[in-house]
Amino acid sequence: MSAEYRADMTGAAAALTTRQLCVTLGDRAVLRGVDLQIPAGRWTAIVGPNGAGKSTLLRALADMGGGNHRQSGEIGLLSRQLQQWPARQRAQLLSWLGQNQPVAADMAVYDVVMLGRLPHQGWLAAPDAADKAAVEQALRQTHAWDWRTRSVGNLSGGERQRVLLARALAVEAQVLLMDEPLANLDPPHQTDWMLTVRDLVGQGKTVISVLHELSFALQADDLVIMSEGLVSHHGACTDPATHTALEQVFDQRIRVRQLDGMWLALPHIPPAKPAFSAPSINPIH
Ligand SMILES: Nc1ncnc2c1ncn2[C@@H]1O[C@H](COP(=O)(O)OP(=O)(O)OP(=O)(O)O)[C@@H](O)[C@H]1O
Repeated sequence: MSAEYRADMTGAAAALTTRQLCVTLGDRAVLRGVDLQIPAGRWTAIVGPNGAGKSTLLRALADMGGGNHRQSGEIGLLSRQLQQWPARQRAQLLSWLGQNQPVAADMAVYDVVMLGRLPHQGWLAAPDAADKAAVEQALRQTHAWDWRTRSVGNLSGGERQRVLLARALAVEAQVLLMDEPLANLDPPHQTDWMLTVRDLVGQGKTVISVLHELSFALQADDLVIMSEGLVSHHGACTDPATHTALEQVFDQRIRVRQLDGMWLALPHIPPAKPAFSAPSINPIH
């Protein structure tokens, strides 16, 4: 099922909802009326071709529109409209891992991750034991604890991504939004990320991730498939209708197949057309 897929069909309340969400960037209509109900306590992956509007949707859900961003429609976070939450409470509830997030290069890894605790700290208050415990746990979970005194500017792309993931985890938010969280991660750390997400969902948290790695996206509970600024399908990752919609949105250039109990997206190479062959010429006897 696509447009009508609703949070209550999964037996869960909605963590995030949108109604007729439209976003214009400059003079470009990037989201063109997105209606979504994303269930709480589940992992939803957002996929679709380049330029479909996935990051724009995630940024709108995080209320992170930039200067040339115009928006209409409604967004709900848990029990209220997004804008009605007091800023501090919203920052405790909603954590964000963006693409290419700027970080001061000379900041120590530990201090970067401690920034995730700001929504929990009093004005100019020193971090308390709970803040320190959350930071340590997040750094250990992403295997970044050993670099806690290093400057982020000296880290590789994948190491930096793990630090930013740790910052997002340190918030201990109810809802986590992650835009291309696997970027730069090597395969073992990609798998670790997935296990972390499973763990968060096991604790009742909601994870929404934009992913280009379709085989990882298929390990989510639900898939939102976007195309040209709209949701073209929203359904369970195990549903054959979701697999059909995924193959369709990528122009039949992939196939969804099961291996060892996991659904995977594999490149599909159409069979070569028979080469033109000239009619055989009967030898003259
Ligand atoms: N600041 C901007 N001003 C104008 N257009 C923009 C701006 N940022 C993005 N766009 C356009 O909006 C469309 C959607 O962009 P978005 O980044 O949301 O797509 P996406 O689905 O996340 O793509 P990708 O898979 O390539 O990351 C694209 O066509 C892009 O060119």
